[in-house]
Amino acid sequence: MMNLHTCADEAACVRELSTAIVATLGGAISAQGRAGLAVSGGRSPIALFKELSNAELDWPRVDITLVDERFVAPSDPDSNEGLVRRYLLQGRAAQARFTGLVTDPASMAACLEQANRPAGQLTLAILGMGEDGHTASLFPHAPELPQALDPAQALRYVSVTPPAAPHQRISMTLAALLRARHRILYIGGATKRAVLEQAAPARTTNMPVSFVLNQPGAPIDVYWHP
Ligand SMILES: O=C1O[C@H](COP(=O)(O)O)[C@@H](O)[C@H](O)[C@H]1O
Repeated sequence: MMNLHTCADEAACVRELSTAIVATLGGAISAQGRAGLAVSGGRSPIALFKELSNAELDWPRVDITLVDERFVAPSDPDSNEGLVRRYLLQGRAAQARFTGLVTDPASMAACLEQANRPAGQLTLAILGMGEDGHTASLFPHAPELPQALDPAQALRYVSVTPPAAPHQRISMTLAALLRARHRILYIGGATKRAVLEQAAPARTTNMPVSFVLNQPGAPIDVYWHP
């Protein structure tokens, strides 16, 4: 179920989110010794990454990975890993341990094998959303969507072919997102708010984000700014 936080503007959302994220990760570090954070790419999280990179946190005890990735080399301008390296893994957060998803740009199979190796429970997944209703790289009408949305899916990551967006993708599966201890969806603008309103009432494969918004046992905090 979703818990909506409406912020006055992007700066207010970034401040509120940064405080909440630091508290969540800090709590996991106190309880378990380490915290696991999976972040999204795209344009939306840049200001948040900048703010977080300077936050006071025991960053050497934080394991950061990606919710999804475009199948391009990390040096490619479209790489989510590149974005995270430029904006999040800076300042204090440069001490975090980062694991990317494109570990072999020549082989999707090798990347998936690496990405699906056993790992501890994720503390927090920070999701974004496209105006087409995708989240992570769970794109509407992608041929792999049934396996990616299968609630019994044991894999954490699968390959996804977006019908109308560039690059083959590697995406966290719905089952893995729901196994994370906490989920946040961070979006901005009137168009995405309208998509959220459409997706919130019921699950539909036309808007895969609806599957993370409608899970009674796995609540999600949605942060939105105009
Ligand atoms: O392709 C992607 O898009 C979504 C949304 O991106 P934005 O630029 O509209 O914020 C993002 O959450 C995802 O990680 C990315 O791969």
